Amino acid sequence: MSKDNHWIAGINAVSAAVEHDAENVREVLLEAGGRNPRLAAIEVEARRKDIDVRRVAQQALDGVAGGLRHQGVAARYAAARTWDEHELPGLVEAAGGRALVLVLDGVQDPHNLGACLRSAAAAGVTAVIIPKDKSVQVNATVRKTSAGAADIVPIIRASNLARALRELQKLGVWLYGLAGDAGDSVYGLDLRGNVALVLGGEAEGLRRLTREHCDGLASIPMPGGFESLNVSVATGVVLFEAVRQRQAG
Ligand SMILES: C[S@@+](CC[C@H](N)C(=O)[O-])C[C@H]1O[C@@H](n2cnc3c(N)ncnc32)[C@H](O)[C@@H]1O
Repeated sequence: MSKDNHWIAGINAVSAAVEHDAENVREVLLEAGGRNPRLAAIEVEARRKDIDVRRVAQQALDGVAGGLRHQGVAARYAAARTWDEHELPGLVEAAGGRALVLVLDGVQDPHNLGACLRSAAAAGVTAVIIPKDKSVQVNATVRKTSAGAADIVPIIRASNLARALRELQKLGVWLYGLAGDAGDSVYGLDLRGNVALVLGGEAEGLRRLTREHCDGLASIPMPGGFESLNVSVATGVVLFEAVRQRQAG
């Protein structure tokens, strides 16, 4: 487990951190003279939780935000805990037979990874697994796009994705790969038990070895006949199909 201080910026990212993880927010910087009511709400909530709040000039925010659109607010944040591969069994076991794991095999675009993490948090996933290489990592843009989810969802960076998939199988997790060319539809899958949903990157899709490790492959039907969905859209569709099934019993 490790923690490191970094700056997060933007209304969604800062308000999610202040709301859900206040103990890791070291200070909040607000643009002097800003009149946005959402900034005022962040200030009220931060002060209520005894977080230091400072009014600063726009240039100071530009400096800490490092190129991100900060919308008049940034926070110094001790990142939520990071997770090691060896913690995967504990996370799966704690889910009591209803683990829902998202595996992203080589997503390159930080906005896509951020959007996937946001959906993953909203769906209440057990963990997200990304490869340590051949994938964008959880950088400031990912954090911002995820609207705070990157600091809430357990994200495991696997040094060897195939090994992590075998580990999941040993733990009794069923692996479904999402591929547009698969014959079976996701709407025919039983997604109620221990399940990992495995999606590929923007250009390459699921890599051959990843595909071979899956217990089954399924597609999201696209009656319009388009080539594929954006990976974050496909992630949202399949995660919330799992949520629907789990809520139905
Ligand atoms: C943009 S797509 C990748 C397209 C890539 N050219 C390919 O050949 O797979 C990114 C990922 O989203 C998922 N995806 C996109 N559309 C899908 C669909 N209709 N059914 C199932 N998965 C889909 C797959 O996991 C895919 O690897």
